[in-house]
Amino acid sequence: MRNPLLQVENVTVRFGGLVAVNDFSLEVTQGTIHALIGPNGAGKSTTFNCISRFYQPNSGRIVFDGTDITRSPASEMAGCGIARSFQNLELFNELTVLENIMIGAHVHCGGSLRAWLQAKPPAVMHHIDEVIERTGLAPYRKHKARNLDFGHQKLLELARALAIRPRLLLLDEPAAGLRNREIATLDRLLTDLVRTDGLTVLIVEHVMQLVMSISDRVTVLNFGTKIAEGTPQQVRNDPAVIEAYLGKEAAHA
Ligand SMILES: Nc1ncnc2c1ncn2[C@@H]1O[C@H](COP(=O)(O)OP(=O)(O)OP(=O)(O)O)[C@@H](O)[C@H]1O
Repeated sequence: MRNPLLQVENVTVRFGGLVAVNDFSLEVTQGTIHALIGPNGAGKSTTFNCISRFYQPNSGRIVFDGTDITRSPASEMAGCGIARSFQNLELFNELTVLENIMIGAHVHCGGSLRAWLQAKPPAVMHHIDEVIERTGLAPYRKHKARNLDFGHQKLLELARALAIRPRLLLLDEPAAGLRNREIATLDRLLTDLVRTDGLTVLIVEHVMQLVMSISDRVTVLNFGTKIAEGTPQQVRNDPAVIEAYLGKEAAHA
């Protein structure tokens, strides 16, 4: 049994009177793809925001590779080896594909961003070239982010996260708005990154076709509470999950 790379322990998040995440625990095993799913408003993004340290949980702990990061600032996450993509694209629209990815990689290099963009250190550029190649962005290297179609913008968001050489990749709805062909590309890329490079992925996703195909394990949230966990097959057939998505009648049909 491989070690957990990420442990979320009894996390609760309240927004005023609303309990968005309720005593939630999760373990993500190193070198696996773990999906966090659930209906709208279940608390998935809130959990993600706690892990990436944008939100502070009211109680509970978040442990990454044995270190308690519950009080660490979001700005330290990339340095720890945690990268994330956002549900709404957070690209620098006026910069090129290459520049957007270089900004992702800058986190490890310190110094001024301008000097770094001009210096282009060979070792880092080699890694960036590899990321560009693997994500299929090579033909768009010099294109401004705003001129890419939506599918390539999503890939650029992923490429920028990969540029920091993360150990844990947090993906918030990477397949949202993608066409079937683009989802198949994403499926192959993520599977390859995990199987070949040993990356660990925690993915929030509504596109079940992708979740069921790539995930080693799936955790289901509803109203901030974990209602099921297991292999894609186990979760797909779980009456509590069917009820959460489709209602009581469907679960007992
Ligand atoms: N900053 C916030 N302030 C107040 N309430 C919030 C905030 N963020 C989320 N919520 C509420 O917390 C609950 C969980 O929201 P969250 O965005 O985590 O759900 P989700 O599972 O990611 O949903 P979706 O799939 O629609 O993105 C919802 O009821 C939401 O309205």
